[in-house]
Parts: sequence; structure tokens; C-alpha cells
Amino acid sequence: ERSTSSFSYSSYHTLEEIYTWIDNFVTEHSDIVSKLQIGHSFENRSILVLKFSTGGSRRPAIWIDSGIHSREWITHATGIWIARKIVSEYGKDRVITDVLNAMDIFLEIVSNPDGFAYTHSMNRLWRKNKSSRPGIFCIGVDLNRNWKSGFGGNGSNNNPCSETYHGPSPQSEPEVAAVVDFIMSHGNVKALISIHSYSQMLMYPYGHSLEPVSNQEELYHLAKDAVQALYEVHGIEYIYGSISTTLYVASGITVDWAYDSGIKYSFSFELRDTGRYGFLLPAAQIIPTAQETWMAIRTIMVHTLHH
Ligand SMILES: NS(=O)(=O)N[C@@H](Cc1ccccc1)C(=O)O
Ligand SMILES: [Zn+2]
Repeated sequence: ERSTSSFSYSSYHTLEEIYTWIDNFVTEHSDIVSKLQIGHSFENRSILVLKFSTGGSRRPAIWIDSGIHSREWITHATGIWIARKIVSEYGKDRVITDVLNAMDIFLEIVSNPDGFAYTHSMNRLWRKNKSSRPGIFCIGVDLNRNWKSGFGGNGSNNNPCSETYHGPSPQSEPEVAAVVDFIMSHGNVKALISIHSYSQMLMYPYGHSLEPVSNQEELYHLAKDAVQALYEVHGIEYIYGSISTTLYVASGITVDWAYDSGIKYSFSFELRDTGRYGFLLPAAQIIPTAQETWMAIRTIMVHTLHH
């Protein structure tokens, strides 16, 4: 269809519908949004990033990704809603206006397009990407275990048939390499937010070790404030803390790589719910989830702007 006005933000969508929405969204908001292609997936689908910018060149930036695990459909839906929220709040909400007058925002809504397409076609609960290699008869690498920091450590698996298979080497997967290349060449990303589901948690590094990061106090208090802002929207309670102490040890994860690459405000969300529906969260919860998640992300953005 020609415009986003017929797009339902309270429904789940296919890859094709999301990519069409992206094109219409960029056309309708070309003054502030542009579409970047940062690479191709294993099965040769485009890897797309929305850039929100009000000018300048290579401004400090905030990176947000969703959908790294393809079955976590609430995260893509939240990413789409957040894209629209950013453009609707610019010029209205003082905080977002200040953020966008000083920083750029990059939003990668479908970080695992092959896996996402597969959840619509063959297996709703597929998690990994769809890479295959000679002599290995299980498909896919866990894109949240393929990053360099702590690669191959505890909380990742060397078995290609495992759901947490880390892949043959760090950044072996094109979906990870594309993000690493983009963020490293940009060189001015100040915050990274990687969105997963489910468990209702807001976490920060490290996942691969129990040792606290240098700015642990700051991240703890920022997470606390973000979770409070989230709670005030619909009364949903999140827990927060470092990944390894709050959830479990996980190695080769996005936020550990980001942190070790100098992005000192790196967070990972686990959105709704706590297990009643899990990955099959009803569409009726998309907008409430996005609304509350936005308030937490907004809290992180404004802290990043001022520090
Ligand atoms: N989304 S999930 O169910 O896969 N859980 C995540 C938990 C997680 C999220 C962020 C960093 C490390 C670990 C996972 O990758 O295991
Ligand atoms: Zn996940």
C-alpha cells in the first residue's frame, strides 16, 4: 500500500509488510528519517536501519536494535511503534526534541530477517539465524552469542544444534558483522539498546562474567529510573541489574561487545510477559508494551544526552 495510514500498529506483520512500511515511513518523514542498508543476511535479504537525524554530521548517536531473536515478535512491533513515536514527539516533547537536536538515533527493527521470515513460514518459535555450513546438518547461529566479547564462554554452546550455538568464530554471521562494521565505522555511538523478549527485565553488562563494569553504579541507578518510568505507564514491574547476576551467564552477547567497544550506556530489554504467553504475546499487548518500553528508552536517551 502507498502509505502508513493503513498500517495497523496493534498487529503483528510479515517481513514484507514491515519492509514496505519502512519505505512508506521514510517517504512520509523524509525530513528527519532515512533508510540505510548496512548489509545482507545469510539468505541475502537486506539488513535495514532507520536513521533519525535533524542535521549535523556524525553526531553522537544512540543505537537501538530489535528482533535479533526472530521469535520475539513483540520486539519488532515495539521497534515499529517507537519509530513512529520518535517522529511524532520531535517538536512536541522537550526531551526528545533536545535529544534529536544533538544526537542521531539508529533503529534496526529486523536484525534477523531470515529467521523472522522463517517464523512466518515454517517455525513460529525459530530463534537463530538461518546460516548453514558444509558438513554441519543443524541450521543457524544464535546472534546473541556471536559477538567477540567473551566469545565461546559459559552460557553459549559449541554444538550447532544448540539454540545458543555461538557459531564458528566471532562475527562469523553477516547479521552481526554488518552491525559491528556500521557501529565501528560510525565511531560515535554513545548508547546501545538491544531489545529481546520475554521476562520483563532491564539489564546491562556483563553477561559473560560476574565482575561489575566500571560504571556499574551509574548503570544500576539509570536502570532503576528507567524501570520506574516504565512502571508508571501501565503498572508493569521489571527487575533490573547486570545480566550475569540478574538472569544467567551468557557469552558473546551484543551488549558486552558494545560495552567493551566503548559504548558505556549499553542495555538489553526483555519485554513482556513473564511466561503466561511468552513469545506468543497477544497482539492486544503490543501498544501497551511499546508505550511503557518507550518511557524506559526515553529515560536512557536523556541520560546519555546529559552525560
Ligand atoms: N531473549 S532470550 O529469551 O533469548 N534471553 C536472552 C537473555 C539475554 C539478553 C541480553 C543479553 C544476554 C542474555 C538470551 O539471549 O539468552
Ligand atoms: Zn532474545
